[in-house]
Amino acid sequence: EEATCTADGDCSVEEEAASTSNNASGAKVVCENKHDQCEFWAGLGECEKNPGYMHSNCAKICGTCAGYRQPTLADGKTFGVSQQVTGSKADEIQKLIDDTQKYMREEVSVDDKFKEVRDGCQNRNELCAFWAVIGECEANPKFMEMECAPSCKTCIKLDFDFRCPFDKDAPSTWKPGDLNKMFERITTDQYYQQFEPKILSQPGQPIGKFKDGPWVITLDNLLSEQECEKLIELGGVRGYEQSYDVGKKKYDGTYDKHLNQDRTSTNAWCVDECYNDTVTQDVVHRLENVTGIDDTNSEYLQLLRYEVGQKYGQHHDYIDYQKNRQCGVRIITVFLYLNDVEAGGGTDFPLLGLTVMPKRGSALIWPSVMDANPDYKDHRTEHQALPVEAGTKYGANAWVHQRSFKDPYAKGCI
Ligand SMILES: O=C(O)CCC(=O)C(=O)O
Ligand SMILES: [Fe+2]
Repeated sequence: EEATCTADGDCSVEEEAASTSNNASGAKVVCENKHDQCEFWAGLGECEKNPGYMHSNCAKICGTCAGYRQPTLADGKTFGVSQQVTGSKADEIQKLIDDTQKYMREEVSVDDKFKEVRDGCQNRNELCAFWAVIGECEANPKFMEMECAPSCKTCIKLDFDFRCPFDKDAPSTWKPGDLNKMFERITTDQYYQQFEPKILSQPGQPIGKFKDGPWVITLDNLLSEQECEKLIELGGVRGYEQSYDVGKKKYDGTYDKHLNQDRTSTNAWCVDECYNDTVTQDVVHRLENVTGIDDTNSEYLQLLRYEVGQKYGQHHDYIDYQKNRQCGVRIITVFLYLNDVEAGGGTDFPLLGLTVMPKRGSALIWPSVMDANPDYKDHRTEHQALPVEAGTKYGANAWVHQRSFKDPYAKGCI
C-alpha cells in the first residue's frame, strides 16, 4: 500500500519504494543502514540536509525504506527509530505519526518543562506508532510510556521527578545519634543476649588505620539451621542468577545494572512467594526486632551463592544517588550467613584489618553511614567477599534504608 507524504517533505515514501524494490535477480533489497555512522548523522539532521546520500545509504534511520516513515523535528533531527507504516492500519498510523510530530515540534521541543527529557524522548521500536494506534499506550502503559513515549505523547513521564515526586516531608528513620543507640541496645540489652552479640569494632576503640572504629558486630545465633536451609531453598526456587552492581543512569531516570568483573556470585531476590513464605516472614520480623526499624525500610532479601573462586571485590554498600530518592541511602547492612563454608569466603574489611568467617545462622552487622550524619557515607566500612576456596557459600543481604524502600519500590520509584 502507498503511504502518503506530508507537504513539508519529511516523509520520503517515493524514494523508499525505490530503495526496497526488487533487484535484478528479483530478491528483495533489505531496509538497512549501510554505514555505522548513520544513526549519528541522522541525529545531526543529515537525512534532511543531505537526502541524496542519506536516503539511500541510511534508509533505515532516515525512514526512507518502503513502508517506513521517520518523523522529524523542525531542524530535521529524528526522535527514535523509523516507524513501520504498513498493513490495514496504515492510514491511522500515518495520522498518528503526523500528530506525534506536531507534539514533538510544538510542545516537547519548545516547552521548558520537557528540558530534562527532550533528548531521551524517543520511539525505541519501529512498531511504536502501530502499537499506539491499536491502544497499547492505555493497555500496556508501563512498557509503552517508556519505549514509545513520543507515540504515546508521554515524554513528561520520562522525568523521574515527575513520575516519582520526592516527598520532602518523608521522615528519616535515623537522626544523628540513633546509629550508636541501635548498636548499644543490641550489645547491652538483656533481650538480645539470646542472639550472642559480639563486638568486633566500636567507636572509641582504635582499629586498622583508624583511631576511632565504626561499629561492626556479629550475632552468632540469629537464625536456626532450618531457617537457613529454607532460605537457601527459596533462593533455588527463584533461581540464582549473575549478580550485578548499579550502573549508569538511563533515559527514564532509573539505573542500569552493571556487570562487575569483580563480583562473580549469583543471587536471587526474595520477592513474591519467597517474601511471603512463613520462614522469610519470621526472619524479617526478627530483623525488625534487632534493628528497631520497620521492614518497609528494608530491601527484599538478596540471597547469594558463591561457588569455589567466586567473590565480590572491595566496595561500599552506600549508593549515592539514593540520597535524593524517596528510599534514602542504605544505612546498615545485616549480612546473614546461611551455611558453614569449607574454606575461604570470609567477609573482609580491608581498612579495618578485620575478616569475618561464615558461620551458619550468624549475622554480621555494619553501618554504611556516620552516626553524626546518617545521610553521609562512612568510608571505613568498605568491604569485600573473599573467594570461596572449597565448598559453596550461601548468604543474604538485608539492606536497610533511611526511609521506606518497599513503598517506592512498588511504584517503580527506586
Ligand atoms: O558475601 C559477603 O560476605 C559480603 C557480600 C557483600 O558485601 C555484598 O553483597 O554487598
Ligand atoms: Fe557489600
